Amino acid sequence: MLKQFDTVVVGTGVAGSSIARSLQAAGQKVAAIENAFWGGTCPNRGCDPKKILLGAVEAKTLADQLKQTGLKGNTQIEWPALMEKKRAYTVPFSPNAEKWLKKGGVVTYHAQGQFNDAGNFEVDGDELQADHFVIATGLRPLILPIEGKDYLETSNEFLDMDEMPRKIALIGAGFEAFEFAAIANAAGAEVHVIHHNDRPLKKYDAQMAQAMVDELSAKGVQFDFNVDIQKVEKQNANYVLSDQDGYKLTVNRVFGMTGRIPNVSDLGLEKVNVTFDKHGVQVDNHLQTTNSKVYAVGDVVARPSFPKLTPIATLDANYVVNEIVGHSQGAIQYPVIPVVVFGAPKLAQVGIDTVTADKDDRYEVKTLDVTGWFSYMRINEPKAVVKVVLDKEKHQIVGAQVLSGEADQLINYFTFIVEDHLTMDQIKHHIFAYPTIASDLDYFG
Ligand SMILES: Cc1cc2nc3c(=O)[nH]c(=O)nc-3n(C[C@H](O)[C@H](O)[C@H](O)COP(=O)(O)OP(=O)(O)OC[C@H]3O[C@@H](n4cnc5c(N)ncnc54)[C@H](O)[C@@H]3O)c2cc1C
Ligand SMILES: NC(=O)c1ccc[n+]([C@@H]2O[C@H](COP(=O)([O-])OP(=O)(O)OC[C@H]3O[C@@H](n4cnc5c(N)ncnc54)[C@H](O)[C@@H]3O)[C@@H](O)[C@H]2O)c1
Repeated sequence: MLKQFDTVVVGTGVAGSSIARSLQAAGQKVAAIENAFWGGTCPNRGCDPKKILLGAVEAKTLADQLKQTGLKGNTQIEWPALMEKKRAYTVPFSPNAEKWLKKGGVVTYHAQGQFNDAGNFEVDGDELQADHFVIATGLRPLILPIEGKDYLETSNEFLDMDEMPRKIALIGAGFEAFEFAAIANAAGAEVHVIHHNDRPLKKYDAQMAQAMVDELSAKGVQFDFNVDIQKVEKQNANYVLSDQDGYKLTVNRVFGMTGRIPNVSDLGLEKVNVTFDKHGVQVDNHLQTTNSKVYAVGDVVARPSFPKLTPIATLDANYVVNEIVGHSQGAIQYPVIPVVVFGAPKLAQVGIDTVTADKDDRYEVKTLDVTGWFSYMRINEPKAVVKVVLDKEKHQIVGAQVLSGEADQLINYFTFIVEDHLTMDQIKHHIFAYPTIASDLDYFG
């Protein structure tokens, strides 16, 4: 049946669901289409469940650090109970997210659909005609095209394991591999991180990335670098991984963590002249695709130099709502974007990176080993490092990289400093609660 809407949103992650509800609240007639979990990656199988599992890792890490200096006994992660806590959050999330959309008056379709030659979106036997369409379909795990690829599991399965296996392999050495290695290691598994070259976390400073490797290695994670896995074979209940140079490893489960690819196929985008490539849907600086009726937002947008993060999807969503309702605004602008690897320890970055700074005379990179500072000494943190990029002439911090258990908190202060162009004098003018990581800020300039 032909149905008329003001806007049709495809994909209901952070970006899509917020657009659907906001436009409906602004008086539009909206349809939202989802082919998997309402609410998308972040709350169902991304940031939030990962951070729930990490909560136990953080507590165990701290307890281990303080052993013999005030705490005794071994703290252990009880995986099934931790998983129950995670599921108590994730299982109701998707149905509640759909209810939230419906309650606001959004018409929902739980199905896979696609554009037709008439420029309408066909789904579940209906043909949706609309003034605007929004593609918000996000990314999915990239599966390495190797022999036995069907045995490779992904972050989706990791985040929903009933039991922590005795021995696991994680292929890749990016965000996911470091975060999940920290979780599995703390939960008692033997963890192997296998990477095809010897440069993990390539978007971060090499020394900081090496420090992450050293810290996890000290906890027992094994890094197998320069190993290019070519084959996975099933052997009884186990999996045997091998490369072409004689590497062999037998594990209980193996997870591919080698990046994510955009959900652009099967949407009929070519029928409505919306262009896309391997990075995602191409947009202009108003998030408009090559078809002026169609916008794209969030992770599915082709922005290879951008991190793919929830706050960016949210910013895109707010911007497109204003575009569609006709509030005049200029080209989309992004503030500085903090990025965090939520491992054990954590590694965070914001602003100008150290590689860029090293090549530019205006900047100086100051490396501070802060392990002995009170904030870290009091909790026996084994290693804490802060690198700040300073604009020499303006006496401003223009970038920072932080490695420590507190990096996710400290980086937010640096985000304010960098975004608001604060000078060291302006920072020192503030009084921060003492002793906190904020009260350390005075000493970074
Ligand atoms: C393991 C993991 C951990 C992460 N941790 C963090 C973190 O700590 N911090 C952070 O900022 N970001 C993190 N991210 C990234 C974050 O989850 C994404 O940036 C964010 O979810 C992007 O939102 P989105 O709305 O663009 O896409 P998504 O949330 O991916 O939503 C897209 C939706 O579209 C649906 N869809 C796809 N194809 C179709 C179709 N054909 N028809 C209908 N629906 C479709 C999908 O099912 C999904 O629900 C993490 C990601 C992963 C995988
Ligand atoms: N904390 C966060 O914000 C967070 C956490 C997890 C995921 N994410 C999002 O999810 C995305 C995916 O995470 P990811 O870790 O899968 O991707 P990633 O791009 O961070 O890392 C992929 C890794 O796989 C490696 N790789 C590629 N081909 C390989 C091969 N053949 N063999 C071995 N290694 C190979 C790459 O060199 C890289 O180290 C991230 O880019 C990010 O957008 C964000």
